[in-house]
Amino acid sequence: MTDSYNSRVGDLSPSPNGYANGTSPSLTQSNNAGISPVIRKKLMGYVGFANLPNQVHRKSVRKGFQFTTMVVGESGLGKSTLINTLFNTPLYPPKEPLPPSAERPKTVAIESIGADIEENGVRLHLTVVDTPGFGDFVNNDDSWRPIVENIESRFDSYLEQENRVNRQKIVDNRVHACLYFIQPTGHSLKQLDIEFMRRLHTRVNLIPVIAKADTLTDEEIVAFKARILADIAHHNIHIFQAPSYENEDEETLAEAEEIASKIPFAVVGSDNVVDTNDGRQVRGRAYPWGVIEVDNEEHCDFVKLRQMLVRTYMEELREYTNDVLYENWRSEKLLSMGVAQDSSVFREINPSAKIQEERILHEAKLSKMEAEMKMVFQQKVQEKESKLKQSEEELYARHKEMKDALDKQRADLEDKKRRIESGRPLTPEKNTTKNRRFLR
Ligand SMILES: Nc1nc2c(ncn2[C@@H]2O[C@H](COP(=O)(O)OP(=O)(O)OP(=O)(O)O)[C@@H](O)[C@H]2O)c(=O)[nH]1
Repeated sequence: MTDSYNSRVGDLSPSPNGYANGTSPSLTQSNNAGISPVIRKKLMGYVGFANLPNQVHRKSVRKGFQFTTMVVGESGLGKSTLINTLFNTPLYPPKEPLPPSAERPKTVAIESIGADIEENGVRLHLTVVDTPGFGDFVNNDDSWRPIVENIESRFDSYLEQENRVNRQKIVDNRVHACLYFIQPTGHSLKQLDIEFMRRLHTRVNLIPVIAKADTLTDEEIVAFKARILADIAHHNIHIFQAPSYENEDEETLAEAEEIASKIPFAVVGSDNVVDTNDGRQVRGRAYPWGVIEVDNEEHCDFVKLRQMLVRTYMEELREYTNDVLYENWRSEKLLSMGVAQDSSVFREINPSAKIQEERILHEAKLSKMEAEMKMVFQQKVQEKESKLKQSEEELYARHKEMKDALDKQRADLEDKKRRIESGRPLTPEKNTTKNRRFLR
């Protein structure tokens, strides 16, 4: 596909003098068998479509972006603090401690907070979906269920908007990423973590994070990460991976590898600014023995997490949600409703094979018609033959009947003749006037 596309379009990138790949304009023809020749042209001057990426950029900036992230994890793992730290804005107001008498909810709730944030003129409508209550009950078996239902209802709402007559203003409320907070136990994943990820990985981009990583030593973090990754692999859980493309420059590839090597991200969150021993002011957590800096890559993986979620792969997260997760859910839903996809509609068609296929079908149709006509003809002939045979038999029977009658008549006459010749009188009753006249 790429080869034929390239051979048809040619290299149209403008050279510094304005011409594409050369100094003079010329026409060449590609002559691929089966494909009509396409004229390859070299530009005679600057046309301007090299500016297309800038047009897209301007349009996107004007429209702004929508991004929805979900945070899931047991209570007190630092979810709100991390979101505030990630987007550098107090999205979550400071929490009031619950009075001891207050009744705690008995199910997982779903709450969302929306905010419009702007950076260098780019507007982002950010929605954070929180799941208070997750993992906080004595029995957490079904903690994942309301979360899956919420994610699917967002897919439903998107599908409903896509099916509207007017699709000008589609609001994308789908969850583009889910930060799953793992308790910093240092052991391995808990059953609750595995169950949640197993249920959710086909519906949302999972990004596992080790919460409050400052409570573990560097060695503990390395060992804990290895055990988490082993568990994830063992249960065939798909977590979001930074994609890498062909022909990508070394720097981008190295960045993707670096990010991938940090998963699950061991993070520390803080929206407080603290003073370091060397007199700097940083976002971090101050301890008697020193300061943990949130934005220092030597202290935690917060920077790499932000790179994956916001700086480098936000668009990839949105794209994967739309092209893979939503698309799979949509097909499953339509199939369950009995709507089947006719795959032949999308089959690539070779015109000569198509003509050949049609000719074979046409010939088969013709020979079928011929056979049918033959059959009808034979049937008619048979009917005619049996009719003829029947009338022949009837004629024969009538002929026989008449012949018998004539024979009988002749025998009678001969008998009478003999009687007359022998002088024997005819029987009295037969000696009628008629007979007498006959004898005279
Ligand atoms: N040591 C440590 N404490 C943290 C960290 N992040 C947050 N905290 C503290 O943990 C406590 C709970 O943080 P929250 O951000 O409210 O946690 P949450 O998960 O949103 O809690 P819920 O709203 O109850 O689900 C607060 O006292 C935070 O200051 C961290 O990275 N390390």
